Amino acid sequence: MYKILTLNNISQVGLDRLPASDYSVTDSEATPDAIILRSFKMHDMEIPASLKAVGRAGAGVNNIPLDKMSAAGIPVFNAPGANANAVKELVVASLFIAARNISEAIKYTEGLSGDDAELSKLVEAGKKKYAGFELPGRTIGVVGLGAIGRMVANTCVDLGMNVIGFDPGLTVDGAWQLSARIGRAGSVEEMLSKVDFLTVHVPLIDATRDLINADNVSQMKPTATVINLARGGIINDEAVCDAIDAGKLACYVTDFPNNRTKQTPAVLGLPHLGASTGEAEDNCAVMVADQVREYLETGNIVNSVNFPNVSMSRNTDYRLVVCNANVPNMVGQISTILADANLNINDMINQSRGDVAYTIVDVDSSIPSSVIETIKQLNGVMIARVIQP
Ligand SMILES: NC(=O)c1ccc[n+]([C@@H]2O[C@H](COP(=O)([O-])OP(=O)(O)OC[C@H]3O[C@@H](n4cnc5c(N)ncnc54)[C@H](O)[C@@H]3O)[C@@H](O)[C@H]2O)c1
Ligand SMILES: O=C(O)[C@H](O)COP(=O)(O)O
Repeated sequence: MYKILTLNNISQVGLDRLPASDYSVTDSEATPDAIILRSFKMHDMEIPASLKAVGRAGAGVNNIPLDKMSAAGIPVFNAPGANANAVKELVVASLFIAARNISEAIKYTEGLSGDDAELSKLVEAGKKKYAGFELPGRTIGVVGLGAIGRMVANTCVDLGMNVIGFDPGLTVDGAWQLSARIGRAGSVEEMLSKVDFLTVHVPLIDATRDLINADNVSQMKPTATVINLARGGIINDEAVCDAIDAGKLACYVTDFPNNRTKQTPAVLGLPHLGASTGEAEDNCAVMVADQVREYLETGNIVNSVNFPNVSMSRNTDYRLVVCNANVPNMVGQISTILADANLNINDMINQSRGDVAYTIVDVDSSIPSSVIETIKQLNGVMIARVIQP
């Protein structure tokens, strides 16, 4: 029986992928084989010695101590693209809300009182304050052209907007999925003076912290809107709010409000709603539950953010997986231990990513526990385990 600890509410549609005959899933498991979570912050958590895998039912993994997990030989999985449409739709909603002053206009009508004739008069009298603009012909800068950024950029093209994208890590596959009408910027700064909207879709890492800051926000048009449905910290909130207060920026839509953003009326704060649709929650939970199950039951790694992706179809009933430091002669030493135990290798795969290397070996006969113990003693080995058929 595999034990799964959930640290957030996870869609039941996803958890149903873990059959009750083989999996116990609770929110209070002391010795879990795997953790499935959403935005729970794991940084201060004591990592159980039993833990073999972490599944993030979503995209961002800045809530998980990846270095600590890699050092312990624990792969972290996420759900690339599974909530991208939900975020894209909220970005598109944000464009309309900002362009048509919808939030302020709703507040205005909510504050009206009187009989119907008086209300009608006030409606007509007030509307000129909320006149907005249309999107065709306006320019949007999209920072980060991954799963979400690409969808946002293509949809904005369909809305008739001019789109400029920036992503130094854009993949060839990613580029193929982008409309040919999207312009390319060489830096964030290059797009700032041109855009009516700037939207960010990058992970929160050192390179993306304070991407918009006190130094570069002044290059933006005073009529421009910044949208941050990615992570708090990517936009320097102080700088953006100061710019709005000084009349140098029009609006800021953020999924990560704080006490500074709450002080500025032109900030539209959302309670981290980007991925909060039933569809996205189901998609993310299904994807990570499948990946965690695949890892626990076969040792195969799909969509890990800290381990290489490694899959080998099973050739025998006797499978061993090893995670070790990515240094020379590890495979040689593992093979020698297997040979010394008279275990014939039927098939084998070894891949590395950064400091981590991962090996799957199928052998022709049963693997004694003493062999696993000997492999675990090798310098640099983090985990070695037999995967039962
Ligand atoms: N608000 C929400 O609920 C919500 C939902 C989903 C994702 N997110 C956030 O959005 C982020 C992006 O999600 P995704 O699914 O598109 O991820 P993704 O991995 O598919 O795309 C991220 C892209 O950012 C690019 N990038 C990295 N550093 C960059 C830099 N310095 N400048 C420009 N581009 C850079 C990468 O090359 C990649 O193409 C996530 O990491 C997460 O933090 C938020
Ligand atoms: O990175 C993500 O996928 C989003 O921020 C979603 O977070 P949530 O699962 O806590 O809604």
